[in-house]
Amino acid sequence: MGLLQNGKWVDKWYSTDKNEGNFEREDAIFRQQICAPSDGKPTPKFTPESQRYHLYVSLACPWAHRTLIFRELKALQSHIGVTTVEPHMLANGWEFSGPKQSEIASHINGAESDRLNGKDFLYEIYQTAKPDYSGRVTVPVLWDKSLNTIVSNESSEIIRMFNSEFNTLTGNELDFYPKALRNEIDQINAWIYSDINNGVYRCGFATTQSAYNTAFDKLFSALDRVEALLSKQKFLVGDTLTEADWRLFTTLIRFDAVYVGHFKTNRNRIADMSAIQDYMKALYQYPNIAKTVNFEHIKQHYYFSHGQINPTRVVPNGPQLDLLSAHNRG
Ligand SMILES: N[C@@H](CCC(=O)N[C@@H](CS)C(=O)NCC(=O)O)C(=O)O
Repeated sequence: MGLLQNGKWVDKWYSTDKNEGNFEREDAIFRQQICAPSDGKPTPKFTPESQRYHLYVSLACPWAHRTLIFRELKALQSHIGVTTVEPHMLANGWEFSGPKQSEIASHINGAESDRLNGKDFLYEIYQTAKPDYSGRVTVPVLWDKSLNTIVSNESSEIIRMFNSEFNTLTGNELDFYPKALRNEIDQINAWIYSDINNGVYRCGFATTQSAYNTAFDKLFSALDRVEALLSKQKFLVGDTLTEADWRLFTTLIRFDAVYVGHFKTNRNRIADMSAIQDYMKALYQYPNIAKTVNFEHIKQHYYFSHGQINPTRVVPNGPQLDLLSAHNRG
C-alpha cells in the first residue's frame, strides 16, 4: 500500500496523525470528461467512441464497482473493455496478475494481467499518464487508448459519463440522473457518501476510539434514515431508480460480508434491517448486476490487504448470505 511522490512509488500506509485518528479520503486528481460533440462548439478532447476507452478496476472496490454496474446498465460492454487487478493490495499497491506479484500474494481467479499496456502494477499506468504524478493510486481508472492517458479516476464522474455520453453509440437511453431529480439525487448522495460509503472506511481506518465512535454513530444514524425512507418508498428518490441507489448498493453488498467484522461496523447487519435488506436483494437481482459482485475478491482484498487491521491475514469463510430469495419490493 503506498502512493506516488513526484512519479516515484513509496510504500506508505494512510496517516491519520494530523487528523486526530480520523481517516480522510483524498480527492481524485484526473477529472477530465468525455463529451459528445455538440453543434457550433469545438470538438472535445475526449469524445465517445467505441473501444477507445478502457476501465481498470478491482472487483473488491465499491467505487470501481459503480463503474462496472453502469457499464452493464448502459450496455457498454462491447464498447469499453475492462482489466481486473488482483485483490491483494500490498507493498506495490494494486497489482496485475503475473510474475511480479508480491511474494505473499496469491493469484485469485478473475484477476488479470495487463494485456493493454503490459504493466505489472497500476502505479505504472499512472506514471504513463503523468510521469511526475503525486498522490494515491486508486481504482477505478478510465484509460484513453487513443491519447494514452487517464481520463478520470473519479467513479462518481465516470458513471455520469457512462449514463449520458455514449447513448448515440449504444441506443440505450436509460437515465439514472434525470434532470428533474438532480437536486434531490445530489442531496441524498452527499450524506450517503459521507456517512455510509465513506463512513464505513472512517470506522475501519479510525485509529482512535473517539474517531471510530463518531464515524460509527453517523453511519448507523444514516442507515436508520435509509431504513425509514425505504419503508415508505421504493427507491431513495421516490419511485425512480437512480444513480443514488447504485452508489449505495455497492456499500450495502459488502457490509455483512466484510464491514461488520473487518471495519467493526457491528451495531447490526444489513440482514437485520428488513427494508434495506429487501431493497439490496432487489438491486442484486436486477438484470446483469449479480455478475458484477465477486465476494471472493471482496473478502480477499479487505482481510488480506489491511495488515494493520488483520495482521494474520486469515480470511473468514462466512457469512452465508441470502441474496437470491424473494423480496417484497416489486
Ligand atoms: N474517489 C475515488 C476513490 C477511489 C478509491 O479510493 N479506491 C480505493 C479502492 S476501494 C483505492 O484504490 N485505494 C488505494 C489507495 O488509496 O492507495 C473514486 O470514487 O473513484
